[in-house]
Amino acid sequence: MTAQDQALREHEEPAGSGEAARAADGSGGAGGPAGRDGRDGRDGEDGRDGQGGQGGRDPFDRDALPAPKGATGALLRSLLAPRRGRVAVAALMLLLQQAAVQAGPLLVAYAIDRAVPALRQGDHGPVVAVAAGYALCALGAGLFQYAFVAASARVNQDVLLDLRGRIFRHAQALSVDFHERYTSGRLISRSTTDVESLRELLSEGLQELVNVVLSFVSISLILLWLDLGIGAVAVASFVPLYLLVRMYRRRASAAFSARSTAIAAVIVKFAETMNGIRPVRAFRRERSNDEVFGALNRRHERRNGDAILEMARYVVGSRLVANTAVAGMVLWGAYRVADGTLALGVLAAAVLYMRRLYDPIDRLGMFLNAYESAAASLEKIAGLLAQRPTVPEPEPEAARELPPRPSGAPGREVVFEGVSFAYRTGGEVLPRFDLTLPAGQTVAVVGSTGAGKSTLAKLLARFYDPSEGRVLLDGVDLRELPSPELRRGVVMVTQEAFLFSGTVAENIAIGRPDATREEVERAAKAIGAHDFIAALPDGYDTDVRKRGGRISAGQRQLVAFARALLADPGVLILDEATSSLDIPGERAVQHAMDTVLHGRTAVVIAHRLSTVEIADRVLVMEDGRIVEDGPPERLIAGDGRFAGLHRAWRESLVG
Ligand SMILES: Nc1ncnc2c1ncn2[C@@H]1O[C@H](COP(=O)(O)OP(=O)(O)OP(=O)(O)O)[C@@H](O)[C@H]1O
Repeated sequence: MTAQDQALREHEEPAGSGEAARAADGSGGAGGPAGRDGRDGRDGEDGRDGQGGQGGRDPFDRDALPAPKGATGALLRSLLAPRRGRVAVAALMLLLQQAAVQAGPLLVAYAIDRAVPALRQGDHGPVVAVAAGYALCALGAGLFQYAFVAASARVNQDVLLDLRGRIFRHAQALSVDFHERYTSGRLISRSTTDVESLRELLSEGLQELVNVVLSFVSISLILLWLDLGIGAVAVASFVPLYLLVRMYRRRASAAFSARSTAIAAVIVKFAETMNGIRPVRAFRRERSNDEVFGALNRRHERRNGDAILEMARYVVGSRLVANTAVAGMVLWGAYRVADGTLALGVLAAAVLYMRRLYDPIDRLGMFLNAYESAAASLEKIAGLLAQRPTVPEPEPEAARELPPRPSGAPGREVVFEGVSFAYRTGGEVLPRFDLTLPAGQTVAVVGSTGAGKSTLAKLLARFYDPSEGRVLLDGVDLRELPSPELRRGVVMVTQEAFLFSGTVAENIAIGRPDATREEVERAAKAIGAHDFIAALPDGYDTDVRKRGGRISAGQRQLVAFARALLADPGVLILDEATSSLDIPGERAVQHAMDTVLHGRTAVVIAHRLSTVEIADRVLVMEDGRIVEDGPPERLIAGDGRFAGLHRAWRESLVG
């Protein structure tokens, strides 16, 4: 098997294929028959089987998360219900528009059968009336169409705004645990391309469907009223048409599903390559990536061709049915006109109506695609909205506040009481343990990679709740603290030292949004960040994204420390950066760290020797257990793991 074949196989069913497919389809091919991925029998339905991840596969492996039965419909209703009035106005406008449009052929019939004979008698009245009526209907149809578009566009925009807002708020409220498994790519896909496929349905597809349905009902009734026999021919032609639509849906479903998988593979490869552009360059993967991407692209082209062919077959089929029906009607009608049992005008009107009836049938196929796509998207969104935070806010009656911290008191006491922890997707990472960190202590946590240091820190920051036991802050269970109270109590500064879009000052003020500019600057000065910030083009008002390149990794850390200093939490957790800074940079960061750790309880996941030396206490972790615990000097003097680690560190420094 060639590398290319291998890659194609690997991309056959990529994780999150549906979302990627939607991402591409959202850009809109004709009719926008976006990916039916959620409903192709693997994604959507299997997802439900895996509910809760018990006994089956992890539901997060699928693009569509399990949603309770009826959740999709309930979501749509909840979106439309507040806009009931405008939905009704839009529906009324559409009905009136249809009435104005459908009146045309009736007027033609009247003109042929009544107005022309009257004209021959010298009576101009009926012809003038028909002409005026026709003009009025045309004008009315235009006006009602305009009113419908205006009313429905507002409903659509509001619905989409509402839905996107709900997705954002909900996702933001979900726990870290959820985000680690769902990935940001899927979330982006939900709030952009899935919302977009609903927009396509609401703004174009639905109007098309209503037009088709109204046309069918009204034209059938008019034809039956004009002439029972002719009407019956028209109604009979619906049967082959119905069979055709059914067959098309089945075949198109398979074609679009294959197409969505193919485009998903293209997008997944694209995103993967661009996200990993550095290793791609470093390992010279460009050429092999080109080959794989080219092969995936060609496969998508073929699948796209298949889908277009299906659509073409449907269009040809529906026109064949329509023309056969019209031909039959004309033939039979002509004999009856000759017999004198049918008026010529009625036959002309019937033919006009039939043409009008079959015109939108081509577009019905497109509606069906848009519908399937939007249904799949809504199902995925409903699945997302059905997720509940695994780290919930306390009920208002159970919520507690932290006891007041006397000014000058050094931080807060932390107690892990009978705590054990397992990630949802894995086995036990931290076996049951007890640990007390007295207020004001600086604790360095060291250990080999994967030992559980970050996990311990994340439990303290309540990114997760322990599987067993409690984490107490000054005697209060973290689960009883509402978010704002918890964030005042515990702050975690992670390695990445993430900066949000906005100015440097705003980034520091995230620590305490009500801080004044003086307080922000004071924090920056205390940390030793003031000089470099003042040297930026706009000082504290420099936009970190626009000039992001100017802010180095070390400087980003200083900003993150200033943010933490401003927040002034009782407990600070620091995941120290492993990246080696240059010596002056390292010193600056070291100084900043001393400042930010001072006067509070601090837990530092230590990678640097200098950090360990300023700690009051060192915890050495191994396989999720604390294997050594004591002041650094004592541990260094001993002959345990830490003493060994320390020796190795020292030697590496000398080297
Ligand atoms: N989100 C997660 N889901 C499942 N397992 C996880 C998750 N995060 C970490 N683990 C597992 O938990 C164990 C401890 O990981 P942790 O990140 O706490 O180690 P660490 O000591 O901080 O390592 P490092 O120094 O490399 O950051 C590892 O075996 C890891 O594979």
